[in-house]
Amino acid sequence: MDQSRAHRIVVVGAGYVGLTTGACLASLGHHVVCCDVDAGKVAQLSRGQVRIHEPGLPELVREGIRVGRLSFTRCAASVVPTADEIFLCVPTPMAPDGGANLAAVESVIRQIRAALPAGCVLVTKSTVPVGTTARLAELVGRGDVAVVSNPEFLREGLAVQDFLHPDRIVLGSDDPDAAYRVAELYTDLDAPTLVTDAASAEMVKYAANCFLATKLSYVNDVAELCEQVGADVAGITEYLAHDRRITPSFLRPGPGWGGSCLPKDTAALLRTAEVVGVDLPLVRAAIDANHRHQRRMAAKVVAACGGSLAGTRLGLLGLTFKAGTDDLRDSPALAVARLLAEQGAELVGYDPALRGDEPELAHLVTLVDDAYHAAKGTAALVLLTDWPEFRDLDWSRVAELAARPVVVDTRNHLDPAALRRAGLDWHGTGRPSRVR
Ligand SMILES: NC(=O)c1ccc[n+]([C@@H]2O[C@H](COP(=O)([O-])OP(=O)(O)OC[C@H]3O[C@@H](n4cnc5c(N)ncnc54)[C@H](O)[C@@H]3O)[C@@H](O)[C@H]2O)c1
Ligand SMILES: O=c1ccn([C@@H]2O[C@H](COP(=O)(O)OP(=O)(O)O[C@H]3O[C@H](CO)[C@@H](O)[C@H](O)[C@H]3O)[C@@H](O)[C@H]2O)c(=O)[nH]1
Repeated sequence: MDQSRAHRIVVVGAGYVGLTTGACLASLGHHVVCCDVDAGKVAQLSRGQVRIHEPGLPELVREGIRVGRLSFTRCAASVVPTADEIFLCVPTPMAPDGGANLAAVESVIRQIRAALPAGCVLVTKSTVPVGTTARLAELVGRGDVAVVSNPEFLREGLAVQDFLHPDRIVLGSDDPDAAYRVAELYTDLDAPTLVTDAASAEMVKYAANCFLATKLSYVNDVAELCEQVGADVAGITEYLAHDRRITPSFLRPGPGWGGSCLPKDTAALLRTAEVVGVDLPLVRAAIDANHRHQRRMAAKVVAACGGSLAGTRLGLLGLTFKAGTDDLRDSPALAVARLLAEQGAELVGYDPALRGDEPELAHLVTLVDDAYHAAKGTAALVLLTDWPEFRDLDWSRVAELAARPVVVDTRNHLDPAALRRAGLDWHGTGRPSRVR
């Protein structure tokens, strides 16, 4: 990039979104400082050490540091005075009433507002409910500082790819000039850029995540019905995918949807609607169905184990909320694991992205070094996360190690014929057990 077009950017919050935003904007030629309250993380990142599992991100971070366009600090207030744009990428977790907890966003603004230079733009990339960007502008309380909503749509595990090749860029502000200025940051990306008002930009993010969650709950409902009527959900989703209005993505049934976004964003949209007196029965049904499908998967394991889990050992394959990430936040795999543990099962698990010291696993699952250790002496092996390497296991070895020849595949990820050849009973979801 011609350096006269380079902006000076501060990113607050160096997690999945903030670090990706910072490293990618630096790779596009901008000068970026990432700030985080976590001193240990700042120290590691300053040395080029990235602790989250995101393909391509460590390389981008190290290159940004090497060329002098990316640095890290704990103190946002010390670096904002020279910034053109300040991106807020801090967490907005679920509050007790289902809404988004904006404490981190508001605390950052209180901390930096006096140091903001005249003419800078504050950009909300954190997912925030409709109306928040306008409220934050009031909290900033500076006529010379604009606030722009720029929701992020990246998926974990594909963060760098999604940031650099987005389906769309959405910018919303009551100050269109400020929105167009933020759009300049992305001019080298090949994506439709939509400039709108702040409320609409905020709403697009929630509408997208709730649509995806609803689509998944519907597919899992279809899988449940298939089981009862003897139809095969795999063929059905394949034929659905041929319809260009439906699209092939988000049609894979599983143990329910999870992660750091869909659960909290569906709840937050319901809360937003409740506050303004609008009922969203479809979104509520999608959330309820999701919990039902987690319980259905646990019941499937109980049935495959002969009706009781008391005193049984189960092996779990995959614990993260999906393949390609090390994130355990709201993982459906852990939700199913908890239901199994409540019924007396002892749980042993393997996940290629985990080290075993994750607090979420404590008192729930003993992590072992590979899938074969997870299979040893188990009444059933339960696949919960669709890591590609699980497809290539030596199923004869699994059959020898397991106490009973049972595999419950909650994501229809494995080849049933390969398992059957090894003498294993395969139980999928929404599929007859004797599939071709
Ligand atoms: N993870 C995703 O896939 C994704 C995608 C799109 C949007 N979002 C949204 O982006 C936001 C951030 O999500 P994330 O997954 O990157 O979170 P994260 O937990 O991975 O990272 C947040 C970072 O912010 C830091 N932080 C917290 N409070 C701070 C403060 N007061 N000052 C400075 N740093 C602070 C934390 O230490 C952490 O490093 C959320 O609103 C989320 O909904 C997430
Ligand atoms: O066919 C599918 C697709 C997904 N899932 C599950 O759905 C959940 C969410 O998956 P995904 O959407 O890929 O995860 P995230 O990385 O959390 O990304 C979502 O949440 C982000 C945060 O808001 C958004 O930016 C992304 O656009 C949105 O896809 C996971 O449990 C997946 O296993 C399925 O069960 N079947």
